[in-house]
Amino acid sequence: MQAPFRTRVKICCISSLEEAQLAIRLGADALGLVGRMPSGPGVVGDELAAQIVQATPPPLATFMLTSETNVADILAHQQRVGANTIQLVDAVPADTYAQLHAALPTVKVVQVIHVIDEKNVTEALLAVQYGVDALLLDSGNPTLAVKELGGTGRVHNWQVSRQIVEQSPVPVFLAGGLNPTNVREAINAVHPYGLDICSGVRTNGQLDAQKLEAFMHAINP
Ligand SMILES: O=C(O)c1ccccc1N[C@@H]1O[C@H](COP(=O)(O)O)[C@@H](O)[C@H]1O
Repeated sequence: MQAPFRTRVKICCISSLEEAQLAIRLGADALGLVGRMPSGPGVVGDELAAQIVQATPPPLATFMLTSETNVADILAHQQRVGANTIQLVDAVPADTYAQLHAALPTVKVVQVIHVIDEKNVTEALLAVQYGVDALLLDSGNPTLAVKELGGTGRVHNWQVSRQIVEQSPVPVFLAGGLNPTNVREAINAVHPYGLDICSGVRTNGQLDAQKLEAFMHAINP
């Protein structure tokens, strides 16, 4: 997909109404709400996530991150939270996207690809073929005994990410270890549609206004 005029920004791991307001004030295009995960620092309860969704004005998107992999569990999670976008952080069976779209026609579905090597290019393009609305490239490791499905604070191989962006007909978000210092290099290397960040704009787990401002400024100097 052609690079956008302006790189979109999703601020993830939102854990309070105050953090949501801060992210919106400083220019977020989307908020990320992390559901129950096997590991990671950003989890927020479903009830609070639902309150944040309700308080989020248009045109912002609300991404519900789910580690569920079967359709009934994903739909149940979406019903509890009400987000307008489902972010699948683990691999799912090929017919999942079609089933989610049939059940929730107005909700968008984003598939996370944990980028390790060139095999992930094929994995990403297959997800597109099966009907995802967007891809999100992160740095987890789903093969570990306790799966890492995101929130690692690590960058991955951006050359592979660039190949995915070049070949994907749907928007691609770049995540994984982004921060105010490396984000400009990341944009130049990968040309993503959007960026997604959690730990790089936080201090002691809290969203940090100064870091977020610096991040936004690095994207739009
Ligand atoms: O943050 C978490 O706890 C988390 C757990 C499981 C899956 C995803 C999670 N967060 C997402 O990970 C990316 C990258 O995080 P970071 O910037 O490297 O810290 C983040 O954007 C969230 O979408």
